[in-house]
Amino acid sequence: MAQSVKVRVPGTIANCGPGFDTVGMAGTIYNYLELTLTEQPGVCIEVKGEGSGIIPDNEYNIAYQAVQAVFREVGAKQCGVLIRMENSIPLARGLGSSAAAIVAGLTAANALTGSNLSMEELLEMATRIEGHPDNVAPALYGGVTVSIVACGKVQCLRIDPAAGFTMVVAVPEFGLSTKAARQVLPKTVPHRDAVFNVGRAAMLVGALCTNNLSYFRYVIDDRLHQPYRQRLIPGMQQVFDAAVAQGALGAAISGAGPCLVAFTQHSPAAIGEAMVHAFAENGVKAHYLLLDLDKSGAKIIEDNT
Ligand SMILES: Nc1ncnc2c1ncn2[C@@H]1O[C@H](COP(=O)(O)OP(=O)(O)OP(=O)(O)O)[C@@H](O)[C@H]1O
Ligand SMILES: N[C@@H](CCO)C(=O)O
Repeated sequence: MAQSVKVRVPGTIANCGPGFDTVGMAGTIYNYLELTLTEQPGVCIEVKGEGSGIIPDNEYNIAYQAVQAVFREVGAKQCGVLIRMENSIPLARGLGSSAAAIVAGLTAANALTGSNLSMEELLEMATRIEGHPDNVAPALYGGVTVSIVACGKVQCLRIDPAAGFTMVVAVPEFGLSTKAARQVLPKTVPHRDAVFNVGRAAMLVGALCTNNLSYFRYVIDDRLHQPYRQRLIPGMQQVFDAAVAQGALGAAISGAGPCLVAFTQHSPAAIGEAMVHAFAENGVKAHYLLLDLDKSGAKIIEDNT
């Protein structure tokens, strides 16, 4: 029988307000990838669900490129591959679709080649492909992650907050590529804005570590990316205000957007409805998702090796 593995990888919410390119959270929304080694050379890719008909089904597919990166890294014999993807994470919405695809490809290929690469090595490779660690780290590890590049390597701290909370994600109908959302960012920022974010990012992590989520109301704010991206997301501030008026602890852009996320311990459905309504008032159709924190990260759910 042909060797295959199937992996499940969560979607992710990066930045979380002040933690630009650093803080990320894994949510309970998943993509699945099954990788099979075939005797026939070449690549065959099937995509179901989100991105079907859009995601490349050839060697340009980033999950396939991640698989190839593992084969090269461990010196595995090149052979044919069949990749089956079943996606629930919407594309180009700021929920880490590409990060999930990369992590899925790396994890599956590592398992099929004898699990020679450590989690740290997989994170390093995923960051190189994605360009920044804040989505790939929680996709790989689950929970909340704080990632930086220091001494030429990705350093990642995983936090598993004891206090429960729900992430209410308003998903607009329109997409926004990460590339376009990064192009609107300035090359430099005022010193006072950097200070604004340093304090809030530090306190966000402190609040998660000490289960003092009431601090979220002070720290889920940002001056490094959200003010510049606001013009790309009609109604952003009104959606934030609507969420907070319904009792959310705070609201932010999810990753590079356009999804907006509110953090809450109460009434998530009412918050979701208020966010969707605020988007509608600004001419944007949207729906909402209620996500818990995923604690598993990338997980092998079938192993036929
Ligand atoms: N599930 C996927 N499988 C394969 N390729 C993907 C997948 N999701 C996104 N991509 C590809 O990744 C590239 C970059 O996508 P981009 O970063 O703009 O958005 P995204 O990853 O879908 O969304 P985000 O990171 O904002 O959640 C695109 O070329 C896209 O086709
Ligand atoms: N930190 C990245 C996340 C991209 O999903 C950004 O905001 O551009």
